[in-house]
Amino acid sequence: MGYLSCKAESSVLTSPHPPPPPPPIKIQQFQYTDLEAATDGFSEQKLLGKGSHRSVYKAVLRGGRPVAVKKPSHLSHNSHEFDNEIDVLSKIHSPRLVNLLGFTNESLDDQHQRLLVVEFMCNGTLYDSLHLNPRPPSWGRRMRFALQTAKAIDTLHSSNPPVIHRDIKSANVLLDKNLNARLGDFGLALRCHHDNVRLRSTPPAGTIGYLDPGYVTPENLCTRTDVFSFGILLLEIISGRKAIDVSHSPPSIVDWAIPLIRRGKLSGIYDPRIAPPKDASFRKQLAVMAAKCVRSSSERRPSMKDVVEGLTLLAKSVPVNAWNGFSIAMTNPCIVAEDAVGGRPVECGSAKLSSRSSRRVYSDLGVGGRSNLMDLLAEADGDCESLSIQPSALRLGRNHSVRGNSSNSMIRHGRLYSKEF
Ligand SMILES: Nc1ncnc2c1ncn2[C@@H]1O[C@H](COP(=O)(O)OP(=O)(O)OP(=O)(O)O)[C@@H](O)[C@H]1O
Repeated sequence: MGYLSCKAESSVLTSPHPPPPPPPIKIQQFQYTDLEAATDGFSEQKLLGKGSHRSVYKAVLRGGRPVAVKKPSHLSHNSHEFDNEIDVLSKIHSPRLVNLLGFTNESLDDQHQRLLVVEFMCNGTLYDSLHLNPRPPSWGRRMRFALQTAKAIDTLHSSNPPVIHRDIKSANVLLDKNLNARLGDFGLALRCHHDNVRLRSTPPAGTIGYLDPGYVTPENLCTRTDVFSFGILLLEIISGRKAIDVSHSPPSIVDWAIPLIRRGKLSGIYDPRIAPPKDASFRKQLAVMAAKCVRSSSERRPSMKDVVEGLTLLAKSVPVNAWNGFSIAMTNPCIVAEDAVGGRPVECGSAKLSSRSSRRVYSDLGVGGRSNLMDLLAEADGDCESLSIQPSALRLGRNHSVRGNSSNSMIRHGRLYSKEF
């Protein structure tokens, strides 16, 4: 299936009543010197992370909005990826993506200074969560990460023209302040005009371990190329194993997991660090979904829409409060505030949860009316209304009442206390 089939795959292109055009996306042109100042001259203290091509810094804009500023590691490098990211992201905006806010494009001292400004994601990457976090995420959380990432890819594939990301991997899935998974890094993404000359002349690219083995010439590229990479990501989420891990034999996650799934030895692929999902049919369906995504024939892989549908059904059977803790990305001083007493960092954001869900969290944690705030913040994501935890209370480390209908609750030293529990 070549890239030309992207046209047929998108019902948007053939619909007799195309949807109304979305409102124009506002992309700002920044001054290089403003961003230089906002990142303290691209200082190490503001560094959020480094990729193979660029460094990413935290900056706070004049209105107080935190953003991530992407700076190429070498001035001459990457201008193609820079233009490409602007080209793709200036036409798509979605709560499932790390959206583009603006860029710089000016010459200073005879050098072309290029920076990208994107939404700031304060909870690190899915890679960190799965492989570096000492408390790995629960099945409820993993299902949400998988489903949200699948929805992000489906958003790209359903846009007009379809966009193929080409670099789906856990390091490119970032977690926002509500611990929602957002897809980022569009340097390799391609917009799929069927007559696009660039598409036909762009050599295959991606990350080893995630790359579709059938994608060997530009003609092989199709939306199912991303589905393969998503299948690897799903195996990673299921097993907690990296896409390629040379300390294992075989090192490739596909070569290891697929024979086990074929032989029905499913318990062998579920992450040994946490108890496997209780429901055997759930375990099977999730593993089979991953196996379908990594089929060698791209035609036999499901579409991203099929994957979203399948995962949505499966996710309903795993309660999100099947939670076993979450404390990722807590080492970066750009991201956290200090808990005044224990010295333990807590997220510097706010969360809302209903008193019902708070009670549930508490009984799950079973810690006698007291819990770590981070667990509550993570648990609260998505299903909450009435109780608001004030981040200023955390920063100051003072006793603060929690507002809302849980008036008996309060935060002390970064911990939440409540008589209701
Ligand atoms: N929006 C963001 N908010 C917070 N941190 C970010 C953001 N974007 C990137 N980072 C951090 O910076 C790191 C490098 O970013 P990015 O993946 O964009 O660089 P890259 O050079 O394109 O990477 P690659 O090696 O995949 O080509 C990420 O792993 C992440 O830790």
